[in-house]
Amino acid sequence: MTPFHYQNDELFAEDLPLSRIADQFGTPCYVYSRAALEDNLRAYEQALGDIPHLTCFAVKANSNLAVLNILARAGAGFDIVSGGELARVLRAGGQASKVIFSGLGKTEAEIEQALKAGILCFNVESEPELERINAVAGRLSMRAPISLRVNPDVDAGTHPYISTGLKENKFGIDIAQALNVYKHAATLPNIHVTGVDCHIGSQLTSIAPYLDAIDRVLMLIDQLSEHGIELQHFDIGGGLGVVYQDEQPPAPHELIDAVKARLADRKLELIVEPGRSIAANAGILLTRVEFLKHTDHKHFAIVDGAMNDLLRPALYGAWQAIEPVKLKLAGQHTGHAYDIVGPVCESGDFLGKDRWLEIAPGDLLAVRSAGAYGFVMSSNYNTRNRAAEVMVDGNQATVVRKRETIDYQLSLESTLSD
Ligand SMILES: Cc1ncc(COP(=O)(O)O)c(C=O)c1O
Ligand SMILES: N[C@@H](CCCC[NH3+])C(=O)O
Repeated sequence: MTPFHYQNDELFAEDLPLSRIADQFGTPCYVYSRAALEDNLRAYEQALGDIPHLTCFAVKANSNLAVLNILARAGAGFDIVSGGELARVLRAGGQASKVIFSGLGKTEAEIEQALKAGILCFNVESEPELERINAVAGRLSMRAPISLRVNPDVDAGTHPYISTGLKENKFGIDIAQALNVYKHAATLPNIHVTGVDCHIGSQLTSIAPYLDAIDRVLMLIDQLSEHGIELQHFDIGGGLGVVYQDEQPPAPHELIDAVKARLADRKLELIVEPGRSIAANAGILLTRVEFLKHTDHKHFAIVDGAMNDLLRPALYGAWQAIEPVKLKLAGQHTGHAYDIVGPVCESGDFLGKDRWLEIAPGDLLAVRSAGAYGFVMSSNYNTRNRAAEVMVDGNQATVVRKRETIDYQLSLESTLSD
């Protein structure tokens, strides 16, 4: 059974009607399914199964402590991009020895924090960063395990804002320079070269760009070997797409099988960093219709969720399905093609456009596929309190992040005394 499904014309999260969750916890509110998170992680674990591997969930996709805790208990490692994310992983019960630190602007404080925690590896994105990691490790009399994130210059065929593996992107070290950087890294006293990393973009819907990138990195691995630099792991990044509308992304096992075939009998641990494909379809944003507004040109459904809660439609023009929580009897309300908009004072504040719905004020809507890059990208724009997050496990619902309050928001601010 899919985690969010209709029973008797009403949308459920696992065994709970979403209307009950809305009544209990209010709207807007994110609702996640524990079973879906576990199933999605298991899809990677089973595909990787018989080879040395680690599935590092990309924390940026959903960093709620309960989400991280569920994944840690199911055996996941974590891909982090900040000291804050490291703190979350450790608070959630994740093991530092299964943490990969990505990102291109690591501060000295973050590097020190990660070294002291004992993370598995730093994915290094530039030569100055390599020098900085060497210096911080030297001060602590430690050796930092590193891999270089190489930029293989392949087109991931995704939205330009979330493509990362082209040479004009800011990410990674140009693959043409990687050999020299590795040779230099191998001479640094406080660096231990352990692997290579390559993440080419997000919401990828075909395997071909992965294999292009992998072929290029395998050539680099062979060159390194000729220079006496042997790597222990190959981190292929994350990026596997999900179905938002009519995409047909490969399943994790299709990607992993193809990658395994490419790696053949090389003695390399395979690391993956999936975010979206574990969390997106494990969550929805629940919102309530405040008003319907009909003009000569348009039909608007003004809802209590907005771009500050779910930014993807406004930022990328992303399409996410919007469904009524209760299906009405045919003809009960006149149907219209609505723009689903929030109360924020921006014309770009929409969750969906031109959606055929038969709705009335007070109805609940579910924005699907909101478990990844949803709450984590939310803000307080217009001094809106950020939404509550609720985890459903069977017929149990637990608030795993309280709805913010105005007092909480104002508590960090002050006025001048004169
Ligand atoms: C370095 C790195 N790893 C992993 C991910 C996770 O990507 P996705 O959520 O597309 O699987 C990202 C984001 O694209 C990333 O930048
Ligand atoms: N935030 C983006 C994905 C960015 C991936 C970050 N590496 C999205 O919602 O699609």
